[in-house]
Amino acid sequence: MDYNLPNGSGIKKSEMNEKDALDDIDISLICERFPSITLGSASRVDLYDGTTLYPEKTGILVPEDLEQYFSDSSEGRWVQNTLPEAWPSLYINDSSVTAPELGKEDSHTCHSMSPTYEEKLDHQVMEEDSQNNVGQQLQSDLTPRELFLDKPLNYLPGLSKRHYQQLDDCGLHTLRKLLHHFPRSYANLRNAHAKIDDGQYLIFVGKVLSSRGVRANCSFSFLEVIVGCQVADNESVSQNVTGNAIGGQEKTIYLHLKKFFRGTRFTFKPFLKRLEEKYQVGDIACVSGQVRTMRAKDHYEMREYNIDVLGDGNDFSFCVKERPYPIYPSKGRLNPTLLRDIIGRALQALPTNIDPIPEDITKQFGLLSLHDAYFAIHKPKDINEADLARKRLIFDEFFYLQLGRLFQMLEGVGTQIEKDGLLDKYRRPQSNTLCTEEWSDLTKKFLEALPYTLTSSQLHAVSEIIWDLKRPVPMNRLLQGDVGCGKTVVAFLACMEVIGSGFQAAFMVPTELLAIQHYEHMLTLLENLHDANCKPTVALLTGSTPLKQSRMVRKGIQDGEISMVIGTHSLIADKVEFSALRIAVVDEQHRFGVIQRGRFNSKLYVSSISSLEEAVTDGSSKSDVHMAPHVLAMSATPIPRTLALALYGDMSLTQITDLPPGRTPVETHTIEGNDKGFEDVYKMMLDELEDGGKVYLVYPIIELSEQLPLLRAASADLEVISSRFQGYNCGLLHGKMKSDEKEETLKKFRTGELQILLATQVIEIGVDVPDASMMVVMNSERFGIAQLHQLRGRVGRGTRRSKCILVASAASSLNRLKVLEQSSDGFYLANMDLILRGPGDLLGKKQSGHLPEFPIARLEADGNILQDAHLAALKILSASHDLEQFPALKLELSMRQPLCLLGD
Ligand SMILES: Nc1ncnc2c1ncn2[C@@H]1O[C@H](COP(=O)(O)OP(=O)(O)OP(=O)(O)O)[C@@H](O)[C@H]1O
Repeated sequence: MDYNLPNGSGIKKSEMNEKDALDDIDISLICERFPSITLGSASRVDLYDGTTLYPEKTGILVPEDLEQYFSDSSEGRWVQNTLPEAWPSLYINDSSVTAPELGKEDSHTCHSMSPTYEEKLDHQVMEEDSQNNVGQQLQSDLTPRELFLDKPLNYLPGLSKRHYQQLDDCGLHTLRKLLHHFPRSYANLRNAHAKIDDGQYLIFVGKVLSSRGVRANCSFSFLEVIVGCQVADNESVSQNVTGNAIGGQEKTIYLHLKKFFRGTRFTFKPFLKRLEEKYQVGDIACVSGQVRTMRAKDHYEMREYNIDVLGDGNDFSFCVKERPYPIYPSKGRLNPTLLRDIIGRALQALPTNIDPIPEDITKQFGLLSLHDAYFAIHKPKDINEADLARKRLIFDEFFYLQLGRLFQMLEGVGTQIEKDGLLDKYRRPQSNTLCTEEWSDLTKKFLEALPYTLTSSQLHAVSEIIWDLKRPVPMNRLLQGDVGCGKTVVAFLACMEVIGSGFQAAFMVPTELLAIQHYEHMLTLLENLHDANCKPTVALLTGSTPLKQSRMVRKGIQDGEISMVIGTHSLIADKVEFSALRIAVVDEQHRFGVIQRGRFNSKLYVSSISSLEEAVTDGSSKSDVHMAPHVLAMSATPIPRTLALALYGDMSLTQITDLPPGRTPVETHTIEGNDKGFEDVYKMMLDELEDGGKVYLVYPIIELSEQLPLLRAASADLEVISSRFQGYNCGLLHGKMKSDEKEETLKKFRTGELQILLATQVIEIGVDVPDASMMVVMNSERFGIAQLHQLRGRVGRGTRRSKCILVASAASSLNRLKVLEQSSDGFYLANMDLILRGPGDLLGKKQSGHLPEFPIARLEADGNILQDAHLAALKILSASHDLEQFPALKLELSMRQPLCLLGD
């Protein structure tokens, strides 16, 4: 195969990596201050209601097929797989795999682990042994099914001592551990037609053409690996729709995988040499990541990627025709081929009757048997089978968690009737509210003084929260609602309720800009309060509060003169002591995550049920002054109620499901950013400004970057826009500005002194200028769908009709953005975001801090499986409270990890 080696472009130090850094958050301080919650700087994950992505299919694998598969190999082919389109569900199964990391030896490649002679010899012996012995051994040594998975690996025939040791060193002690080493992805020969759109996450298999570690200057270096891939030529595909890439015309595309290092120590030659030697010219590699088009035709850049070296150029055995090829996360220094072989061996030894879950349950929920699921996850015939296997294995993760928790709770309850009652409560979770008459006087007065009436959903939310505040146990509640639905005022009312009962409230937000905005908003609302005597004292405390003033605020908080403090993470500094903090509102806005307080256990749960009733009947809300503060987290992240309820026993969820009256959906258009496109945008802007509107222009970067010449930059555009829109005032807002400058600019925009605000995504979080009526997002393909939805939420917050124009750098990106034209539903868009982002973003990233980590389940996507698992666990326990009727399940439960996934 003939490849032209493209010239790698030199990279200069630039501002390309500049981000609008939010205020740094010291998580440990947060944890100390609010012991009942743990906050984590979880990467942004958008949750959505899991739609049924799984085909209702229960295809069982035929052993002969598998045998054929083990021995099957075909001539090599370059493949390209468009995951979101080709695969019906999520297929990335290991969340522990991270993008290549500096300094971690061979964290993701097997290149330097090519088998030694000794290893090859061992391998060969093993293979012979296996052919001769597996069948015999299985017949003569049948293991009780319950114990099979927990057998040590030396149970497998033909495993050399050295291999056994290697596997053991990598934590693969038992067959269960080995079989649970799931592929994190599959490369697929089929579906190689998709066009490559900018911003898509794709998987390619190709050949390494070059690997260079380059020192750009004394403190900056980079690694560039170029991988050439054969893909179907789009034009030929369009004429030959039914054919496949293998049959049609092909072309070569070039993937430039780039990784940058800043710091002198990364510029040393030996380091760079070691880096580049990880990939040898000719290696066959599977690459996954987000592609960006480069200027040169058929050249694409990937900056966040995963690369697996599958073999050298002469070894095409990895390409099993028409079969998804499993890509495993690396495990220490284990040779992936060896690992694959041993897994195959374990599968062959797997008895068919290992499933502890009764068949009626697996049938009811359309699940593969455990035996078939292990086969299908490791050796799928097609991607649907892998997906079904994944469904079953995820089901198990949720099921045993649910089963264990409910089982423990039932053990803590005495009588049969109580046990049934508890299960019933779980079947039909209820929400309680406290009607307005029972609110504190202050809350009622505050409500009356609001310049608008609460929507019914807001009112319900406040009633729900206040009901919880009256309980003698600390509340841990999530207030969730789409952008602009009015969460802030609901949280303010909750604060008023505790202040009205003589306690204090803290309101913590992720940025200073937002703290000031909320503080001013609160002061404005309090101004309308007629009874001056009951006006609470509210203070602002951020990192920029002058020393003298912050000392005074701290003193006021300590001696109780200040009832409410709004601020950033400065609120949880050691020095800040409250006299009677009763509620902590945490506006998490994707940046904080809230995880459960402590571990669930039956006692806590049972006691909260009984005390709940006491609290409601005798109103004993004041007897618990020494408890941890109530926590109310706010989030615009869509999380399905059923999911939260199924997952957490003592976490409450309040949702705002409607928008304030008079809102109209933001009219959204996608436009290609060529000359004509910009002319149209400017014309629309002018119309809007002449009509008295205010316009946000959002940019992906602050300064122009030589490296990213296609990107428009906020500060560089200031002049262009100012001269284009003479007579209108333009301002600039980005994360690198000082806090008071930012606030000053935003104030001017709010008051109308500025009509155009050029900003970066710093405005994404919570900025509220109700009469801003138009937003233009430059290079909008650089943003995720959910992020664009958040950004767009900055307009249309008042009654004025608003527009959002998404300008894309290239026509190829328009498709992805069109989904925003069609929907303004946060749930739907978060769902689409996940699908469109594909697996790349899911690789190795942590879940949102709301949620526990599961080995393969993705709560964003698997909510429906969680619900099934919840129902199945209830069904089992209803039939047998103590699991005596299901000894295999009971044993399996005890073999599984202790139930410490949640909290702690
Ligand atoms: N019931 C209501 N009627 C009219 N306007 C309202 C109502 N509730 C809130 N608002 C206004 O709606 C705007 C958005 O409210 P708020 O900032 O609380 O939204 P949010 O849910 O926090 O949104 P985001 O997630 O974007 O921060 C504010 O200007 C607020 O004053």
